[in-house]
Amino acid sequence: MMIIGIPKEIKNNENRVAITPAGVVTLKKAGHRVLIEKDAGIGSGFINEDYILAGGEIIANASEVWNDSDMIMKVKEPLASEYGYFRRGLILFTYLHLAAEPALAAALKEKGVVAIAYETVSVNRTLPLLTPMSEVAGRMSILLGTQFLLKNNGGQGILLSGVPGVSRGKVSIIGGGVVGTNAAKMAIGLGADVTIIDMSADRLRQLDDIFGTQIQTLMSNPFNIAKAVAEADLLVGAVLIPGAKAPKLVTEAMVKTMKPGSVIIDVAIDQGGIVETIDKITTHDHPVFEKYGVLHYSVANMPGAAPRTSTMALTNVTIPYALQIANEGLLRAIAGSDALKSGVNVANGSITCEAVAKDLKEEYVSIEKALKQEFLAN
Ligand SMILES: NC(=O)C1=CN([C@@H]2O[C@H](COP(=O)(O)OP(=O)(O)OC[C@H]3O[C@@H](n4cnc5c(N)ncnc54)[C@H](O)[C@@H]3O)[C@@H](O)[C@H]2O)C=CC1
Ligand SMILES: CC(=O)C(=O)O
Repeated sequence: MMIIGIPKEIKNNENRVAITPAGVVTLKKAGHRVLIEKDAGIGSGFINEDYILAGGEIIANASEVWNDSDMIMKVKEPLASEYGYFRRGLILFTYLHLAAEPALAAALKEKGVVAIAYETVSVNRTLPLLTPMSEVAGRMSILLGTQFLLKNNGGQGILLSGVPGVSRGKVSIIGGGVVGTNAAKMAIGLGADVTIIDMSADRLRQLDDIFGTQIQTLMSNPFNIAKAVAEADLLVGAVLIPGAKAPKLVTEAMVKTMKPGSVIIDVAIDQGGIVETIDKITTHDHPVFEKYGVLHYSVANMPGAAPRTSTMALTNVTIPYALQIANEGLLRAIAGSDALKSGVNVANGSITCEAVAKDLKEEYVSIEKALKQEFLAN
């Protein structure tokens, strides 16, 4: 039996929660206990009674949830005020984005937490625990961009769809994975003129097969990026190198060529972002800032603004992994699952994800080596 704790999210305007009542039923049926911080689900439309009916236990404060649980499931990375709850052997299962969070990586190492990052769990070169949130954020990027392009929101005052007799707006998407594809779907739906840039020729072929002549595909290189940025009314950053810091593909000089009142939505900001002029993460309270006449949006928890949809989409994919860890115990679950193994970013004081270690300029230690004593004991 494992005790699984669900603290309330404390990041700005983060209304998602790491479990639904349906998830509680699944874990309870397998014999585990689920501790849920009071009101943790309210933002996603789940009240305390929903969790109690599902078999969960409502706990009055965060410290009890953290201290009494074997595994903590969260949505966003712990904030500094939560580092004090870390302890040796605690399993933390959440989004972490450690390449952009060195202080968090240091705290996890120092305290000996085993931290499994949703965003690096990989299956056949896909990222199943990132995909649903990328679907949400990709779709949101166009909805938000459309809003910020309106004059009263500081934009140039255009409709991406145009109207009969007036040009459509131009959307340039850099990165044609899940975020990029979902952004393209929405932008095409609105009738915008859409370009997608990716570095993978195979991916560009797939996009061409999916969207045909509804989009323009371009190979990623500085020349094509500069052109697409200069032409864009709405630019979407959607690049990912799993685990690693995002490359700064859009330079300051490129941003200066954009029309005043154009909009950049850098979805990749959670991995540091791809736009040189974005030097800070923004929040849902104050999502945009202006630089060189261009509105920059850099919220790192975009799906937090669509919590009901996002919580259900996220927990659909996380609960089976949580169940595996709870049923088999951490070591057997990791040993038997390449997916979970790829998710472990920190264990026993070492960084166990190669891309994270490289970006943090830290030593990479394989998970087998980091947990050697424990593996041998089992
Ligand atoms: N801000 C937020 O709230 C959210 C952010 N994200 C982030 O969005 C980013 C994208 O995620 P996904 O679409 O799921 O990743 P993905 O792996 O599906 O797609 C990334 C794409 O980037 C391409 N790429 C890599 N290097 C490139 C380069 N130099 N030039 C052009 N393309 C390049 C890859 O070929 C791939 O097609 C990630 O950082 C993810 O964490 C996802 C959800 C929410
Ligand atoms: C992917 C991520 O960090 C989020 O959904 O907030």
